[in-house]
Amino acid sequence: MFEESKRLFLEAKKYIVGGVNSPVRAFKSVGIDPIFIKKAKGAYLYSEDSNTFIDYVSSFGPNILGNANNTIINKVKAALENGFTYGACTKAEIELAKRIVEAFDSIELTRFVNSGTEAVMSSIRLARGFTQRENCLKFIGCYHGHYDGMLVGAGSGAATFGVPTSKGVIEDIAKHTLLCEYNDFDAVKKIFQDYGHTIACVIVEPIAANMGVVLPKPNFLKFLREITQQYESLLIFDEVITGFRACYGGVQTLENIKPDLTILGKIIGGGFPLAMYGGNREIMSLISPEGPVYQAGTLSGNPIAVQAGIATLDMLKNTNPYEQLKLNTQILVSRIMGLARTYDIPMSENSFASCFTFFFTEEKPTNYTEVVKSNDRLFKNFFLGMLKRGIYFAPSQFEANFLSTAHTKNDIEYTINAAEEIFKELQNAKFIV
Ligand SMILES: Cc1ncc(COP(=O)(O)O)c(C=O)c1O
Ligand SMILES: N[C@H](C=O)CCC(=O)O
Repeated sequence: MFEESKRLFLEAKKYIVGGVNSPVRAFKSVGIDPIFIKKAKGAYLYSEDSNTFIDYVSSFGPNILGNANNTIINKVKAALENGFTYGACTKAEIELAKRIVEAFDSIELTRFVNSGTEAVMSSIRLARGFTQRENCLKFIGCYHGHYDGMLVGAGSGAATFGVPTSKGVIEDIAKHTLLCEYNDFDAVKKIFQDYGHTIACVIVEPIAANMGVVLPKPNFLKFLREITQQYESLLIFDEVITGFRACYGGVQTLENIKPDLTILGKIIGGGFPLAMYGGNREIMSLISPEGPVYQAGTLSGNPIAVQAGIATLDMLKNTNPYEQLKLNTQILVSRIMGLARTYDIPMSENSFASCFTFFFTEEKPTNYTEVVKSNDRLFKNFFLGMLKRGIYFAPSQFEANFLSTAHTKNDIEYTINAAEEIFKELQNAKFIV
């Protein structure tokens, strides 16, 4: 079924380290070679082996409108005719920035960069410049890209491959990242009591989605807002995954919390490399050329990515697909959970808007320590069973899956039926892998 992908992987490994350009793609934690994709449209991926998959990875989040959305294609095609990059200002950058400022109460000024990693790195530098403090508090299992200081206790691929704290991050940097378990009010209080006057910022995924989806406990985000204000530290919401995911805004919009800085990525680039950090005028004005905190980028605000972003945000605003996406996700998740109970599979789930993760634990995980209790043999069986049936879920327990507006009732029904077949197999054979 995957012969051509296997061949391509061998070829790729000759020229690209590990055969991949981002580690999770290697499928290592599910014990098979990766699938090579040649084309994507709507809810589907088409592989080099001529297999079709229902796509629940969604490029790890950007494709909320499905793959290769026609409106985005047309906007991008038109933009291409005018040149790809100028290293100069464009009218379209203003249009995208305006849309973001209008959607987020906490953002008065924006700065566009190319990736979430860059946006995180720059916003932490900004927080340090603003507060004149050195330490940053992050949560174990949250992932904020591969900036050195954030590869400490990191989720996503770093957790998948068992290196939550990366080699090569020197102690002098790692020591400025303070760690707490997600949802642990007491640990955060204690760290602020001990180090509060040194903490430049707290960075958090307001819905964690890089240890699989993990939801904040009631009032956890509000508590972070209050304690950071009390100690005059900045609060950074990393909404790279959650931005424009559940509403035309972020988790901060739903929870009515104003972080000091916000990071957006994925959806705002419509599938092209674009991310942003933003906040109020006082803090953002410290960025060069207004202020002394430096940050720059050859391709920042790239005109093609900006057009894709504008097209995506306009479609989200005009069609308001959020209720339907949430409903579809609830149908998918709750029916699969019902079947898991019927077939006695120890399983739980966490979901938020259109993203979800199944865990192979009886209890819903609320932090990283609980996530790692998920049974990886069951995860692997579930993943491989789905893949065999033409369903492409995230190839790691530490990732979220995503529904898009392109997924149909039939896709969802097909996925539910596939889950039932897998559960039957698991019940009869117990563990296959
Ligand atoms: C919450 C979060 N922050 C930051 C990043 C880093 O973004 P990028 O991969 O664009 O560098 C990611 C994803 O990779 C993410 O999920
Ligand atoms: N979980 C990561 C971002 O959200 C996945 C992207 C990657 O590592 O390839």
